[in-house]
This record gives sequence, C-alpha cells and structure tokens, in this order.
Amino acid sequence: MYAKAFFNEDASGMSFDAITVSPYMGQDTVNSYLSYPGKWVILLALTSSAGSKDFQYLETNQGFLYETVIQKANTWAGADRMMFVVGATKSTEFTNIRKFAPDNFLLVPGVGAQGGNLEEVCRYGMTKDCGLIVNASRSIIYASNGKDFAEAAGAEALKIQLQMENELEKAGII
Ligand SMILES: O=c1ccn([C@@H]2O[C@H](COP(=O)(O)O)[C@@H](O)[C@H]2O)c(=O)[nH]1
Repeated sequence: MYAKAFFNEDASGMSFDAITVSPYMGQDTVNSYLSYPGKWVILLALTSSAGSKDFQYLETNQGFLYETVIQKANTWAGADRMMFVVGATKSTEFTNIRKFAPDNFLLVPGVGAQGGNLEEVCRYGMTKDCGLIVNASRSIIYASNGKDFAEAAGAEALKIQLQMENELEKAGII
C-alpha cells in the first residue's frame, strides 16, 4: 500500500521517483517498491546517526550487518534501481562500502549541520560517474532566522554546490 501511495499517481496523486526504505522488513517489502518500473529504492545501509552503532555494526557471518544489507540487497535489484543511504559522518567507511556497492548511487546525508566532510566523502566514495547524491537540509533552511533567510539559504546552498563542483572538477567528471 505504501508503494502504491508514493509511486502510483492514479491512486494517490503522487508519483515520486524514489523512496528511502528500511531493509529491516526484508525482500518482500522492498520488492513491493521495486515492482514499479523505473522507480528507485534507496535502502538505509550505514546511517549518519550515532545510533548506527546499535544495529548496523552488529557482526554477521558476512561482516557488519550494514555490509550484509548491501550485499543481499544487490541481489534483489541492480544498481539501476537500488541506491544506499550512507551518512557523510562515516566518510572513511566509503572505501569499504564501495567494495560492496561499486556502481550504486549513494544518498549521502550528513554534510552541513551534522558536520560530515564533503571532501572526504568524495575522496572515498566517488565513482568515475560521481555516484553520490549529497543532501543538506538544516544548514540551508536555517541559515538565518532573520528577514534575509532566503538570501542566506541561497548562499549556503551555493557554497555546497561550489564545493561539489570543485570535487567533480578534481575528479575530471566536469
Ligand atoms: O543516515 C541518515 C539518513 C537520513 N537522514 C535524514 O537526512 C536529513 C539530513 O538533514 P540535515 O539537516 O542536513 O542534517 C534529515 O531529514 C535526516 O532525518 C540523515 O540525516 N541521516
């Protein structure tokens, strides 16, 4: 039902391109989203939160639980349908994650207010095509609580955009 609500415009008036999903309920639940052609699933893998240690770093037969999540989920759909959430606060882990997800887009929250390092995220996580979708929210929307909030938000967004552009230029992607 959630998949229908978010992906089927006739049913709900909404037709999002992608949705972030917890892997916790397993393949059948994730498949309900994958059954919509052309839509993307963004699976939580290694989150930016301190609480990531509670479950995501539990040891399994295949390494940490988040590594198992990535490996298993990559048998459910290809990199053209499946992305993973990896927090920018875990920038040094990106090298390891790329062993399991060499081609998947990674959705990367945690720059800005959470203090993640964009330069490191790019150094360790960027593919030859970039492969990163970096998100910042509070640092932009709360850049100012004055009357200049729109200009301040624009300036903050531009700052991150220019940093990203710099990284793409360094990597020879643009
Ligand atoms: O690992 C995760 C997964 C999701 N989030 C969400 O992303 C945004 C980040 O907002 P900021 O203000 O840039 O910190 C927020 O909606 C989180 O719930 C995340 O931060 N980390």
